Amino acid sequence: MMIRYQGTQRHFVPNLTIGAPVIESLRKHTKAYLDCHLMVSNPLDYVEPLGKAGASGFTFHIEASKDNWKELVQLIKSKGMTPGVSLKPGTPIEDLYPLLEDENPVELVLVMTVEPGFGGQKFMPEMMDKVRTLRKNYPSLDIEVDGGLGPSTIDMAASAGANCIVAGSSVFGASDPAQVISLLRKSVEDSQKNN
Ligand SMILES: O=C(CO)[C@H](O)[C@H](O)COP(=O)(O)O
Repeated sequence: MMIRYQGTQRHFVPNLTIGAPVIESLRKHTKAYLDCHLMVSNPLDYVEPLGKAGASGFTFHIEASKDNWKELVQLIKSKGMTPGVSLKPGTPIEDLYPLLEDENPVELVLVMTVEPGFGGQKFMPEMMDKVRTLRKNYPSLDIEVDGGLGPSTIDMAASAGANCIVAGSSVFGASDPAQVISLLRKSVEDSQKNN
């Protein structure tokens, strides 16, 4: 089980949420993997505070980090977090290859299946080509998908090769959230068994 923080300060996306204090509060009560997706234009500024607060994973956007991803990855690792990179629907996966092929590579790719910023949007099935290509080229990479995931879309993502699923509305809007989580998990596990 993973708990997810989404940071959106500094206008990479239009809405604003909260930061390291939330992670710090959560960390006092759980040993869970705290996965942080930084939808910000200045991710470097958040590495130190999130590391101190107890974050487990730190995923930045390639669109905001074209010039300093090497420095970012190094700093994220030095603070004991797992480095991940995310890409918006319009960004080609080729932009990520240098980060995956580097001697100090990112360890997770987050493929956005909606435009980042808001929950409750419609899943974009055409993003599955990115997931398939990544899975083919990087069999052991953690591939995360975010946006519109739920019982009706999970099989598309799982069979394409996604193994980390971000789900908001489908879980929090369900009468039985635990049942939805089990269903999402089962779909991923079944796909992994078949591949
Ligand atoms: O915030 C988001 C995009 O930035 C996500 O889409 C959100 O966290 C997941 O929500 P939902 O499952 O409702 O699409």
